[in-house]
Amino acid sequence: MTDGDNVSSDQVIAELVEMGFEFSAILEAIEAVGPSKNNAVEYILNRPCEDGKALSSSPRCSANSRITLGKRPMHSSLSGQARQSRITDHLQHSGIFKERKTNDLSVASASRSKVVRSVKEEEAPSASKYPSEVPMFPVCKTQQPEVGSDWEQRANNLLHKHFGYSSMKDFQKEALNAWIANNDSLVLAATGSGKSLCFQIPALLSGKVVVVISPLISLMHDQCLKLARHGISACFLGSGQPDSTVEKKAMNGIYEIVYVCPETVLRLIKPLQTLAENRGIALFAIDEVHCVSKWGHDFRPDYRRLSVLRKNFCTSRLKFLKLNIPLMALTATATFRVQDDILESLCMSKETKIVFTSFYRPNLRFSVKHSQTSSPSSYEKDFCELIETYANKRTCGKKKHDMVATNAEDAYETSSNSANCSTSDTENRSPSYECISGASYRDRRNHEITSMKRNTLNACNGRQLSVEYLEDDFDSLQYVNDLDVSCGEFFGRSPVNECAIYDPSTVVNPPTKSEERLQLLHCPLEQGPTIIYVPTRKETLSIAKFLQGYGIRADAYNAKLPKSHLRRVHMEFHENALQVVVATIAFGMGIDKLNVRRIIHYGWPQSLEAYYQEAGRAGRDGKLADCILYANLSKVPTLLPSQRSEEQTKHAYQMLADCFRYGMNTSHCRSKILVEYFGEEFYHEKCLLCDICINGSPELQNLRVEVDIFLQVVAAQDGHNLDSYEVVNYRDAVSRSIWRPNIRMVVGKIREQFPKYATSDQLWWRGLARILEGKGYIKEGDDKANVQIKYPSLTKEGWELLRSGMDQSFFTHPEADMLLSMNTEKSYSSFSEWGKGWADPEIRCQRLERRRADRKTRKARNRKATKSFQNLNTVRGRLAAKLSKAN
Ligand SMILES: Nc1ncnc2c1ncn2[C@@H]1O[C@H](COP(=O)(O)OP(=O)(O)OP(=O)(O)O)[C@@H](O)[C@H]1O
Ligand SMILES: [Mg+2]
Repeated sequence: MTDGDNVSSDQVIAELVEMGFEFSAILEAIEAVGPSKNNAVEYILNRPCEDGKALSSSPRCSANSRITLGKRPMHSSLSGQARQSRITDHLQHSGIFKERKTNDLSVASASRSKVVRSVKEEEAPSASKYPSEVPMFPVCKTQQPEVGSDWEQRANNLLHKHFGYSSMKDFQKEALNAWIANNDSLVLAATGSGKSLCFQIPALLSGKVVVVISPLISLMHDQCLKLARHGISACFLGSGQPDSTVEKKAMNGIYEIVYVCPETVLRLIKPLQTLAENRGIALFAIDEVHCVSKWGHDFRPDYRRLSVLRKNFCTSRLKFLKLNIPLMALTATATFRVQDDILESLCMSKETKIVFTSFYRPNLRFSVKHSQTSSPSSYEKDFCELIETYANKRTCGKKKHDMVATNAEDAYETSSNSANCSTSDTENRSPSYECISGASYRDRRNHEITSMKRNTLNACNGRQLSVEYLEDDFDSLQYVNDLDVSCGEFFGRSPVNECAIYDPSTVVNPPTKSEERLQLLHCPLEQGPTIIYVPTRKETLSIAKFLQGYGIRADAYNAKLPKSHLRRVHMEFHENALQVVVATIAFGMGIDKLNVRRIIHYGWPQSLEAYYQEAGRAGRDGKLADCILYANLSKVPTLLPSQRSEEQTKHAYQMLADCFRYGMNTSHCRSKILVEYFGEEFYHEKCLLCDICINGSPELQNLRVEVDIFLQVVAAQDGHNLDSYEVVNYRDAVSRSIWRPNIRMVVGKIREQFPKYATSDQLWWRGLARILEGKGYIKEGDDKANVQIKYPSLTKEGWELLRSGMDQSFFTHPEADMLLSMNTEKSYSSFSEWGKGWADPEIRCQRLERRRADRKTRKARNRKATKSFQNLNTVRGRLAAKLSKAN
């Protein structure tokens, strides 16, 4: 760069920082001589320090000084206002930057602290590009700075100063201990437990840069914004069009924390090596590290390539390093298998410290409810309570707003238009973050609704839906760019005032003792936003629209909506302008909003990892929060389409099956199941809050007779002749090669052979089969993985049970589908009761008649309510609709 009048102060500052001068000295020089690099260099080199030496050779800058723990090198001690970027700033980064330059200089000057230079000039890198007459950027031997015994005290002081918290949590201390010992670490801790601090504090303590690999722009943005509020400078580099200014500054060590998406970090290996050589890299933190594993729920192939970090930042590759730069991997959802995969894939050291704290979230109230989850009529039933909560106790079920979707076609059209509408809406918005008042929000929303409606009418005139859109209705976390910015920088504001915003006293520590947990039982659910997770993009739109129809401030979030819309939803959610966000899995990972009161899953999640991760967005203030799963308990869930290898498919089925079992469970505390799923021992007897703990389990039933019949039939169908029951072995009648007795056939045979069970329900037997499989009496006879056992075959234990005779009882709690079949269809509560009266032809006749009539009415009702909806639920249906429209 040549000096010229049109050169901005910030450019000069950046260049001088790059050359290794201290911030304070640079700023002082620029104040004195103006934004001229040469003059500033001359000024710095010649002007004496307070102690009489030139700044360039002051003890602070001298070769002998070292970066020491606790010494903050950059913009940390900020007084007064600071230049804090927001997304909108970054969009117009250069313009604003220039505009503010002169005015903000003094602010910047006050807000930036010193660059610590720590190395002898003769130690400077020989291949340096910097001119020899200016001090070189310091070379930090990238080993951990000498650790004083008081590091913990200093860390606590920094914690208090920046975040307002009194002390670190135990697991945070452990993670820091591992870092200080230059060990790799794998931090496994519950959602919302404070994992971020484990990698943020090292930046403050060491004066080096912490590089954080994070999967989503929205997540990086949230964290940077928060850090800036706490007086810590940070930036994020996504994978979109890079902003060379921010990237260059990041690689020059301007920011204390640099968030990078995995794709970008692979591109930046060389500049990062230079950064390690100059300012130094304290640590590579890999957040949401479960994305590394194919056996996790959010596999991201680029995460897998992060092994380059170990290979390129170790002593054998970088001669100036004395020790490898440590890796810190963090997640809230990793099973043992995923943990092993992480350690191996990232080439983490054999001495990796596993920092482990409980996954248990004691203030989350888990429950499961049965719902069709597929039509507006189920929305009305299921969201009644939500509507009452948010819409000032309007009566649910009364005539709805004329806006409410009545059929899927409308929902589809509107969804597309909603996206369009949102685009224009957000494009017209002022580029700053304003907090939207209730009234203005309502006005805007009404406007949106009206224009959506208008667009819907217009759209009817020949607008066609693309097949690709129809088939591609599921979100995955394959892509990092979920917002319309690809990078951003955030300079820390003074944390003093911000402590009031993040008042730690409002953050209640999660109760662990049972008396404390019992108190939660009597707490009412406080006000706060809700996130509804749905499997498909289409449902985000239709449910959001449904809720808007009741005057609720709700909006949709899915990866296919315009990014400007997504950014607006993020912002409004954080500013409490939205009451409900209806989202696919694209929303939420790592979101740290304290007061989310409800997480509703509307439809089966694909795994318990995903479920727990998403549910973990609730109640981060430690107060009571609801996590409700609405699922169709009468249907076995299916895998959402995704490209998987055969092995991955098998594993995905296994994960879905675990999730299905969680939903079907009627006898075990839900928190216990979730926590134990991750391999942790649950030390409490129960959580006291979940639906099972509150409502209790259904009565134990002795199903010995039914079990025996079931096993007999399975055995007989499998080719074994047993004569204790009159089971016909009709395997002989069918060719052996194609014969596979499936559960339907088993039930069919039972109905045929045992009059007592002639009208028994598939659902009930399916439940029993699952229980038997869980206890190891039967196993899947098919090679393929299934969510629910399809082709039962007896195990050794099953044979033993069968031979043990009827003396042995078989007590069990009926599971959710069994209860459902008993409650909805018949008045009996167990088979023994149900059997009564069947011998009487009159009663039998009446019952069958009633059952037929019930079925007829139900079918007719369902057909009417969901005719077009169902059509549009299948690709074939949607294509048919499209064709009929075209004709
Ligand atoms: N030592 C502490 N004392 C009190 N509060 C803390 C402490 N450490 C962190 N917190 C607070 O805990 C909250 C959650 O932190 P953070 O976002 O780091 O959670 P997380 O473990 O990363 O969760 P997730 O798995 O969802 O990403 C934040 O609001 C944070 O300020
Ligand atoms: Mg986190």
